[in-house]
Amino acid sequence: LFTSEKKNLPPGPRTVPVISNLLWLRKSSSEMETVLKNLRDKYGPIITLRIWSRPAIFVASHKVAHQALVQNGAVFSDRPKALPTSKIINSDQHNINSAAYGPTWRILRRNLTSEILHPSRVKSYSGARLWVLGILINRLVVESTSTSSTGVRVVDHFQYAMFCLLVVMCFGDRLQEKQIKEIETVNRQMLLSFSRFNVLNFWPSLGKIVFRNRWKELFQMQQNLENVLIPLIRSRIELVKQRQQQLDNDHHEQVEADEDKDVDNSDTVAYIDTLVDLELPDEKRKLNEGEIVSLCREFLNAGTDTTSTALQWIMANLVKYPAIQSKLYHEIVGVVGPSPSKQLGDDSLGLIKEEDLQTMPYLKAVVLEGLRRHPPGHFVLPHSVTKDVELEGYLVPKDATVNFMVAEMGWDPKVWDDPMDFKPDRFRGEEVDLTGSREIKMMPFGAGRRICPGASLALLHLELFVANLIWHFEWMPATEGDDPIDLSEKQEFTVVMKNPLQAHLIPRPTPSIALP
Ligand code: HEM
Repeated sequence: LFTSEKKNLPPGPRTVPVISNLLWLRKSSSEMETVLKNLRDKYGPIITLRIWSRPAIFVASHKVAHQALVQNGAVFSDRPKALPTSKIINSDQHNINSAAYGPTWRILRRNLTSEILHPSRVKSYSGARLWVLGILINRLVVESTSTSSTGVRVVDHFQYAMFCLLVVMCFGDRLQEKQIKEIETVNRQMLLSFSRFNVLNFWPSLGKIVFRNRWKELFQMQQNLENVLIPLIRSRIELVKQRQQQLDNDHHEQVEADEDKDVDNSDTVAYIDTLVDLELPDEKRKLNEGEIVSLCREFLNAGTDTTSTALQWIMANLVKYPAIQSKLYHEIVGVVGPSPSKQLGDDSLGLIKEEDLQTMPYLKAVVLEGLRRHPPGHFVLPHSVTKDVELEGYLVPKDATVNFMVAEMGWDPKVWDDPMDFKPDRFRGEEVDLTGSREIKMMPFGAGRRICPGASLALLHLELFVANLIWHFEWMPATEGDDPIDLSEKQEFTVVMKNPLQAHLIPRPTPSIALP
């Protein structure tokens, strides 16, 4: 069986099971990527590696990705069986990204897309977006004056802003900064140390003894997260219950009057509200608290680091290429006029609104180019197939993981001219189908049935933030020299800037800018 299976699998290097596992374990993701690039040059666009006991298939070709994910989507949309550590943090595959392709996944995903990410619901969070943007711009104004010699390290501000936004959508109320920081800390702790727990998947039974301290650490982190999130979940459920009771008691007028006063917009639906009554079709039961925690954690993680990483890469390129920044600024000013002069801590600073973004095609091109050149995830999450299937004449067995090389596709010189250059103009006048349903040219959000359900929200956040950041400040490098912006990469939860962007922010309008 082994030889016939091996014959039919996509090609790859010969490996000795235990030793190769140990070798892979020592490799960082970026080293893995370099290995894969070399293997692709040697073996072609579909490669098999043996990692753990499963074959890991890697697809580097747009055409083959389209065949698998779109044309054969019903077969290629499954997820691999969870490894022991992910079983713990994903509540045994009870969240969207880890659930097997089936009724549980369908109901969880449909709940997110129709209850939270539907355009009309997304619109209901527009007040929260402006609130967060206002905080961000004010902080940058303050920091740009206090750090005038070193420049502002912006990534932490971006991360915090995105996190606040997702927290509001998840928990409803605008929590105190202290609470938000607390959630962020326990969550980030887990995100950043997760790769350390990989070793626990290696020898699940023996490892329980050998690595007992690390297992303890994993359980402790999960416990810390639950300790912070469960009280928030319970108090939100209680609040919604009380509101419902108020309505049932026929106090409509009073409630409406209260809502008018409610500057927090706390009547908007939160992600938690939609999870409480959701029924799992297979198990015929509601979600338990652990599963709700896992879904909230997924929501916060999926939307925070991905978007703030992309934002940082885009801003870094706008600092690196002042001509592109200036062109974008002129487009923005052409639509909304110059930004008002600011005072420190000014509460009434103007902000570009979502409606204004519709007439900014260059802004959209800048964001797309950012996602093509610097996709936050260089691979989509691992897929698997629902049954043994053939792809390009090779066998893809049910126990294999199937991985798609997102970054490689966006950098393919056969599809993109000068792929490593940052040239937003390549998107002018060209309709790019980010869903990949017709053809795949780039797939920063994946493609097919498992495509990122948050793609439209992410694009909205990126456009809104980039437009406001460029409208309010002129962005300059913090250090001098021929090439002051270093675009080296580092793998964290996403692929981030190895040397985070440090920039001088000069509040606009600057008298030197000539408007068109
Ligand atoms: C720039 C920002 C973002 C990028 C680049 C991104 C990218 C991705 C990618 C590559 C996948 C995996 C697709 C696959 O496995 O085939 C994914 C899945 C997912 N994303 Fe995003 N994402 C972003 C923002 C968001 C946001 C804002 C949300 C929600 C609020 C979100 C929620 C999810 C979820 C729930 C999944 C799992 C989907 C499934 O397995 O069915 N993402 N995303």
